[in-house]
Amino acid sequence: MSYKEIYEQWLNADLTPDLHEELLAMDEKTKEDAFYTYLEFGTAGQRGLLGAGTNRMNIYTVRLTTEGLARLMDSKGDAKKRGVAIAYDSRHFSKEFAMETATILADHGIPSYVYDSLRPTPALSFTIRELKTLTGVMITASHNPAPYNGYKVYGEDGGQMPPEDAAALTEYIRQIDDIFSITLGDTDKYIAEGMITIIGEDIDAKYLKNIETVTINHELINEYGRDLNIVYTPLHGTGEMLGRRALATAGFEKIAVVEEQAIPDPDFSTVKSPNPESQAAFAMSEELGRKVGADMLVATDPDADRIGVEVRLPDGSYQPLTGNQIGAVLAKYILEAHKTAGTLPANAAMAKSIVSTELVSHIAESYNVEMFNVLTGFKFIGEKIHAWETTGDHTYMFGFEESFGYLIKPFVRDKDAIQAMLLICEVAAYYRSLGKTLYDGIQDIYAEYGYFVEKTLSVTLEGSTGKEQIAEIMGKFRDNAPEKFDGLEILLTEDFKELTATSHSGKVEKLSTPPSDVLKYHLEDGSWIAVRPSGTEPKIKFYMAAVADTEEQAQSKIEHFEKEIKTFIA
Ligand SMILES: O=P(O)(O)OC[C@H]1O[C@H](O)[C@H](O)[C@@H](O)[C@@H]1O
Repeated sequence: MSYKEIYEQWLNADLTPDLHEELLAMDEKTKEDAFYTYLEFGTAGQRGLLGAGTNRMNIYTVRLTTEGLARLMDSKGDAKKRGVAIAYDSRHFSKEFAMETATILADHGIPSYVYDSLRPTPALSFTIRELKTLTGVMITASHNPAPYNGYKVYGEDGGQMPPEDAAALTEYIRQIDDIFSITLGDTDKYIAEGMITIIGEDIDAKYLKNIETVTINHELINEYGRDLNIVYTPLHGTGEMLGRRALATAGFEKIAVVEEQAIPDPDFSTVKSPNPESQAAFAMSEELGRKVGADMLVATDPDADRIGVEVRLPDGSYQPLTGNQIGAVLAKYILEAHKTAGTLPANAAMAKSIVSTELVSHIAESYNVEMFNVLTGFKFIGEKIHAWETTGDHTYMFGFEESFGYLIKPFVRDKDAIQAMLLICEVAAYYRSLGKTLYDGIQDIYAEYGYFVEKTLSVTLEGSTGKEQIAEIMGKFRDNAPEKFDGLEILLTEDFKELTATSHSGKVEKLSTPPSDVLKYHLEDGSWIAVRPSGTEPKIKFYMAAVADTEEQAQSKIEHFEKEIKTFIA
């Protein structure tokens, strides 16, 4: 059916009045964008603008996805009785979508455990493992702006569904002919019957107990962490539920919270975008930081799976750390602390995405720790942890992505900003014990391992036209890539869609990851460039990573890479 026909179908359906109104007000371009496709499972579940349409997040598309999920679970026989854990963030309709999900599952005889109020994504992952449910659902659009929401699906290990399972779920969703044929039972009745169980404080207490295992050196925190001056902002999201308590329990006592941003707010009124990747999200933290003389500022995104950090420089200004820098200081500290304590296992391993800094691979190597590279999406790191746990081949030490996601202890199987917040504060306490700041710590790491400077250029291209433009750019790189970047030879080209690694001499080897639309160019000096469409936002991303002996040289390479990429795609 064409988008126009589907639009007509929605127009004639018995929609909620707000969505019906929205349909009537749509211009042709909006109609096309809202109906040309269905929401797909991308890097981290389904994500889309809230509103009317098949390509939007609304109660009908949530029902559709849940009906597919329920049918998939039906196919698993009695295992479905283990049920589904459900959590949601502070966004518009998050709670409503969570309750719709629970009700449709109950219609299929599938029990669910739904949080009484908003909770972080890592808490959901923990809950699946704790309650031994078969599946989990998190209603969130993570760090996206307020007009978005999303639906993340988890497997029984607490990790986000890998692509094969997402494909199976998509098949079940596609078999549903009529989105409006999905009817709902009585939610209150299901709650009274115990088919839907409301959960809360009990599980929080268990999560917080596990959180105590994240910090490594308690004496150090006692001595240097107690009066470490920290500003924390949950950016109007779920971090507030557990973040403050976790910090206090770990022994960090001097915490000033940005109170205006501790209020859950679906509009994220005090920020343009609740994304700790962007310095703009730190404006109020910086202000409070200057007032209280904070050593560091920490922000968690609305579902508290990502963390951003700023450090005070000697001149009193605040310097944001990149996702890669945070990853590097955390990794270095974990390995050094365990080595010193004699607790670094012989089969220790770490995992990171292929678009994250190689600096951490060098750090791992210097401790004889193996590093595994996976595609973008924390689900792939979750998969590694699961495999290592099953075979016993490796002991998980740390996993991270440049996109500000970190996991220290595997009692959670998705990135966990609460864990990361505790450990980054411990790392700051460690550098404090040496008379240094976190920022000095990063400089020390560069001095030891060489200068690694990374930059991501994201170009937003929206709607169906944007999707075509992104495909065109990917095609251009694939068919006719530049021969050099900043005069540096490309030694190896990896195409994760074709699953080929082609060397300079033309020799082709096979890649073993699942197929994914990513191209990565490895240059002769260890620098690299990667290109991929984002799987969470309407963007194409260019990752540039330069290695050099000095920061200036590395910066200059990045500038050249950026200029050349811009010219190439112009
Ligand atoms: O680059 P994208 O596909 O937009 O993904 C960027 C990030 O988005 C989410 O936070 C995912 O959970 C991460 O695993 C991913 O790295």
